[in-house]
Amino acid sequence: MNPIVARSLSKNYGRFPALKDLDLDVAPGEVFGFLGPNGAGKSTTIRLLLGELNPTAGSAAVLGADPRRVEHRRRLGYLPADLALWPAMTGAQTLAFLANLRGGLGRGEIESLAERLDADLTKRVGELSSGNRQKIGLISAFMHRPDLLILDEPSAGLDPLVQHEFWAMMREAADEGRSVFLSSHTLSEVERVADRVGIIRRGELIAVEEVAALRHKRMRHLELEVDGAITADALAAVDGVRDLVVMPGRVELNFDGDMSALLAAVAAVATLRDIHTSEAELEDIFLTYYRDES
Ligand SMILES: Nc1ncnc2c1ncn2[C@@H]1O[C@H](COP(=O)(O)OP(=O)(O)OP(=O)(O)O)[C@@H](O)[C@H]1O
Repeated sequence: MNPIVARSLSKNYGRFPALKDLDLDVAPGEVFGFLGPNGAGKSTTIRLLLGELNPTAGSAAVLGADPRRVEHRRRLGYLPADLALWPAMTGAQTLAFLANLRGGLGRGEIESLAERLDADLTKRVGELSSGNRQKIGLISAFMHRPDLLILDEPSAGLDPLVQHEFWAMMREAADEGRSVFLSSHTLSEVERVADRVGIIRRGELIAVEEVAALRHKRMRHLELEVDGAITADALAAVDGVRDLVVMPGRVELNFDGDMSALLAAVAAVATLRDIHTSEAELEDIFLTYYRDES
């Protein structure tokens, strides 16, 4: 049974369609990255999956049940984007309280997570920096070893070391057959931890890709130094040329076509002095998706 199943899931706020006809399956043992720019509909989707919002149309099943059913909450770990905790309670008190609500859990679990994330559980939550508060939220999402983790922009404010530990925690959960649904607007994070990535834009899921396949498709970024009158037209006609910038003596572009065709097009109009290639940022690939769809 897939822990997340959505069919034509849709949500309008008044007449504004924030989510349109979402079809989605997240498999057991999978980390699914849900990627999109601000306002794309990520939080709306997550709140539908949690039963906090009712769909305008369509349906979702989370851990095999209607998201509005409370019983399966114990098997779910959730980190909201706007985490609200009780400012006067310490981290330890907060987590003990939340653990009790879920019927209790081994104390060792909280302590080992706190150690991994370098979280201070002795301070009042209201006195913590936002990144340190986020750690408390992450511990509360992971501490009962849920079958499904739903995390809304979880890395906000975490420093790089902690971020790595958190990525490892997600990977371990998945390796144990549990699932993670991770929303993010940074591709580099999703690329590191996710098995598949779904891209959402203006309420529509516009692509779902295996991360490995995305890497395979990855574009090169090229910088060419040339002598001669090179024009954008001469290169734009070559298949696979994107983001072309032509300057006097220099051309920059992203490219996923046949390199010899490109070099022939350059050689036809100019002399190539030097060439520098690097991997295009995955961000660029996604921006390309966004552009192509708009
Ligand atoms: N309660 C609401 N009433 C009206 N419009 C809303 C409401 N909540 C969200 N929206 C709108 O729905 C769209 C999707 O919002 P959502 O919060 O789901 O996006 P998001 O992808 O999570 O964005 P971000 O990355 O900025 O958190 C936005 O245009 C937002 O303005």
